[in-house]
Amino acid sequence: MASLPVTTSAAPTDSDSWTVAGRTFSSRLIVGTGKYKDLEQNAAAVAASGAEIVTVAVRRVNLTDPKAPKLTDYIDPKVTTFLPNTAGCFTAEAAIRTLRLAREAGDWKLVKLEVLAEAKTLYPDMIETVRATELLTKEGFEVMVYCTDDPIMARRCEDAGAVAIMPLGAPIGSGLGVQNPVTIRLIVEGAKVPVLVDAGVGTASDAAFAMELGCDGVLMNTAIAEAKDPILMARAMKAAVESGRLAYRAGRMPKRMYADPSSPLAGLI
Ligand SMILES: CC(=O)[C@@H](O)[C@H](O)COP(=O)(O)O
Repeated sequence: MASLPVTTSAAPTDSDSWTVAGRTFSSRLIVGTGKYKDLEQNAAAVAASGAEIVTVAVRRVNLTDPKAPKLTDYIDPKVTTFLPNTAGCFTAEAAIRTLRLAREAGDWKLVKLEVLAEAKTLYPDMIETVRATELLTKEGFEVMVYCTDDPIMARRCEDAGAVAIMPLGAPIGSGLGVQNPVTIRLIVEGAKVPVLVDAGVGTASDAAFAMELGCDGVLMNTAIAEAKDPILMARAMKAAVESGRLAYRAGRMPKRMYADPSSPLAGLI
């Protein structure tokens, strides 16, 4: 009797890490630390997400009251990279002041810059953002930059010294998902530094889609923190980012205008 071909379901193991400013990470998901019920839930969501980097809004950090709970009591900065961000800053000067404070408080050099233009859209003010990127880079910061989904502005940020480009998928906190896949792909194609979709992710398929466009990673906060079950959503996001990345690396099939039989008859015996 002819023996059957041997099949195996064992998944190949491979390392698919990414590097920003000389630091290498395996997880391509970065999560925020706002909007959670409490710090305990926040820490549990971070653990479930597998994230190795968390963003911390410097303006919200408790630096003065030693009795109040601190994020570092729940998430160990020796294990997880803290990425101070300038959430709530509307000018380059305010952002620079905030990050200097972060450097004094925690010796943080790798930072996330966001300079917002207005409260309604929370869109970045790109003129102030590029100016702040240049000044902060000159001061020795390694700046990951929140920016519009505009390939020209993304290039300006990179020219100003950004170590990562982080175009918005949709307005912060909107959960609308990636609105401009064409421009995100153009940013990915043109960038020499990592590109991460930042803001606007609403659910797992949004994160997978961003990764399928070729992004190096995704940064999110609200989609996990405001889910009915944040821990379960954190797990979903981890899986989505990983599978989106695998699909990108695998290379999707071409889209066709017409049907193509899945079981071709030619060559059958
Ligand atoms: C956490 C952080 O850095 C936010 O400023 C970020 O832009 C997240 O946006 P979402 O809450 O829409 O995920």
